[in-house]
Amino acid sequence: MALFVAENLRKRFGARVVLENISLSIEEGSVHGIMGPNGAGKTTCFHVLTGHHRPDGGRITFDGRDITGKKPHQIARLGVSRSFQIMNLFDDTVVIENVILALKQFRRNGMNLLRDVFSDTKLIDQAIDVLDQVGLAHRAWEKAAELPYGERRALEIAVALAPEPRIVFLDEPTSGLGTEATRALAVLIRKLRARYTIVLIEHDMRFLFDLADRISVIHWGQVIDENTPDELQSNKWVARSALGEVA
Ligand SMILES: Nc1ncnc2c1ncn2[C@@H]1O[C@H](COP(=O)(O)OP(=O)(O)OP(=O)(O)O)[C@@H](O)[C@H]1O
Repeated sequence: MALFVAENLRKRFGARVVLENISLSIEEGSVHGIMGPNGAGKTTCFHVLTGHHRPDGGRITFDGRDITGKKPHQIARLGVSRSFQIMNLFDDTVVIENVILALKQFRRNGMNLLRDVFSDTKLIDQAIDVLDQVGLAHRAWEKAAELPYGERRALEIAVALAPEPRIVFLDEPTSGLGTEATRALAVLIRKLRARYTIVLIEHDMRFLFDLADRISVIHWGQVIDENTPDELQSNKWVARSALGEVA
């Protein structure tokens, strides 16, 4: 069953039409990839789907509920989480504090940032559990700034998982990662797919084609193809856009 559906989304900035007509249907429990050349509108699409930009037209439903035009925090509260292309971590704090601040229970308690974040052992246990999901429990008490880059990416995913979402949008998670860290991230996403629905924007074709159940190809603000990785291999636009020839 489709958990998250976008129908005929449109978004323009002034005279510039960035999303011309985007429709997506994301099945519960799947890994859904979004690919396309630079400037195709992928990140704008994520911004619209998660409430950071209001669409000029179209409709978005999550679990059968219309969320079009809702604010990011309202959408997040329903169980939609996301990471950003530029990492959004609190570097001055320890790893676990980044996760505690994003926990559903911590936020429900009123988000008083002056309150001692570490006063509730239940929250600490919950945060350790989330860190364990991404293989970072052993780093819990280290400074976030001191983690190697690949583990910072994993921490960012932990922050996205902390609010107990049903669906997680990840914007270019392999960005800046070397071969080893990319491989580790693929292992992590394979593990997480048992528990979450995952939507990925990716430029790394091998990574995306290995992980995704289905992929939507965005170009000129439209979905020009949507299929399984195997079927997509034969699409000449996909091959050319992967090479950046139609950017
Ligand atoms: N707030 C904005 N105001 C004006 N133009 C914008 C805004 N946000 C994005 N754009 C433009 O929309 C187009 C699509 O940008 P977007 O970041 O969505 O592409 P993308 O497919 O994610 O690209 P990349 O792969 O390089 O990250 C670009 O031309 C960009 O300059």
